[in-house]
Amino acid sequence: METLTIAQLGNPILREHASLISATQYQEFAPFFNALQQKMLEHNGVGIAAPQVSESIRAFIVASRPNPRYPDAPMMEPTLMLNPEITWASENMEKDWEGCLSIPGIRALVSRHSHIEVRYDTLEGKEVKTQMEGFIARIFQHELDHLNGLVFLDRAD
Ligand SMILES: O=C(CSC(=O)[C@H](Cc1ccccc1)CC(F)(F)F)c1ccccc1
Ligand SMILES: [Zn+2]
Repeated sequence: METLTIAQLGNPILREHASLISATQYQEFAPFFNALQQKMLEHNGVGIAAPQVSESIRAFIVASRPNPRYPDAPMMEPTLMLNPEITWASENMEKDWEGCLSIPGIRALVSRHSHIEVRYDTLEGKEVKTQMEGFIARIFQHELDHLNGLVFLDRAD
């Protein structure tokens, strides 16, 4: 596995609609997903999407943790989400600051749904349905945008 590099804004890969992965491929991608998580941790990210390392597949990692910007953010194990979808989103929106490993040094205020219901598959092929709110919901929406060729600046207020 060559070392992954994070695509920067301007790289067309960030503007692609990423492809679904078939459950038969999940295990094949296991080494890649480990490298993806390492890359995120290396850059102290709270999330990372596969297209950001030029792999245009529908997979990302959410890894909320308390940080200076979000001191009350929940501490969660880095969670790999395959073929993720939002199945319901609140009318209520919240505005807060976001950053992106593909757009270093820039922060912007972005409105996101405050509550969402999501579904995704785990590496083992199990379907997870759950609700998210606050910072975790924000990260999920930020990463899902990456799978649809959007970056947070596209939504900046
Ligand atoms: O570590 C970062 C760098 S930006 C980051 O982690 C992105 C995720 C993110 C940060 C803040 C809000 C929403 C999503 C990761 C990306 F680019 F791969 F999506 C950070 C930024 C704001 C708050 C807490 C941490
Ligand atoms: Zn990002």
